[in-house]
Amino acid sequence: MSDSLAFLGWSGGKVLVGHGPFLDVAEPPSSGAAFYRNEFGLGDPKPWRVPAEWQLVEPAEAMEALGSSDMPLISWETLEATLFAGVFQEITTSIRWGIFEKTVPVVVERGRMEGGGGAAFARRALATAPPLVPYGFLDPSGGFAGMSPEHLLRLDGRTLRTMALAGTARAEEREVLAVDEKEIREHEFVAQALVSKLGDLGRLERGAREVLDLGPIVHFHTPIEVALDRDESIDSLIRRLHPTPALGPLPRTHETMSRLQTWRDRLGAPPEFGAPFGAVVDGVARVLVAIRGLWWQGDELKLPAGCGVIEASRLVNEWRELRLKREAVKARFGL
Ligand SMILES: C=C(O[C@@H]1C=C(C(=O)O)C=C[C@H]1O)C(=O)O
Repeated sequence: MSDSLAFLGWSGGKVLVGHGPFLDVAEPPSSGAAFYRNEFGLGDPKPWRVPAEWQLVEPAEAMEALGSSDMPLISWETLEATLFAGVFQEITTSIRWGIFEKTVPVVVERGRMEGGGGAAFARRALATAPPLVPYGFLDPSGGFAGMSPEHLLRLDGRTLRTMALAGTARAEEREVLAVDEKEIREHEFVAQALVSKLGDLGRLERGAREVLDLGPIVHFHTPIEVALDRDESIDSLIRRLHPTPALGPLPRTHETMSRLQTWRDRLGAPPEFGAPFGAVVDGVARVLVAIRGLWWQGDELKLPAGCGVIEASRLVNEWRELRLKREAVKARFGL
């Protein structure tokens, strides 16, 4: 056994826990369990990680197995708006030139930890309740852990489920979100992109747009389900869907992806932030979008957050939305 560990909230209130060492492979196994971990650009040729041991357990049991280390003390650095303002300006220019309709820059708040955090963060993540789903990957040098509200996909046989999750407000602004044209437009970019990416795979049903409550923060949510005409591989579905315009550019081309990657790198986004993170158990797959989490390496901590930018977006509002998302993550981790 090694000290590496992965976990993912599963169906029936269980959590899938995998213990390393992990064997990295290109294809998911047809039986048993494997985790899917990749970077935002999906550049890893072997994204499936087969654990030496795995269990589907109650979250409390998984938390207990992580021990009882204290939460670390964190000194956060002040986040400067200058770098983001520069990127925002470049994005609005690109939108005006017609290169993008929408893209999603990522801002990173940094901190320094006193007293290692990995296991304590993972325990916190596991304490979450639906619709948030706990996820994480830890080894002795670093890792990430979070509670994501967003599924990239769930695949069981020929039933594919996904969602558009975009458009954000504070809980107190729930009523005004429901009629906010800019937020509706931002959401519809995502929902319609999903419908057009999946429409040729089978019979697609788009549910109604509704407001999803996540405590201090609310989002527009549209469920989408496809009865697939034929068996589809999980990897090809991930590639078809990721990144949706909730995290990626619209239109999604080699050029728009590489521009987004440059902005993400400049602002210091961790490679797996916003990437698919998931698992397969006996052929059933659940893949999240890795957001609302903490990333650490040694004593360095990162808290990334992204925001959808469209023509109608304004810098101050986006900056406020990024703070809202980070504060929600801090609150969930008790930081
Ligand atoms: C990028 C994030 O969230 C995504 C972006 C959203 C938006 O722009 O409204 C909403 C939910 C997520 O799809 C994040 O939490 O960092």
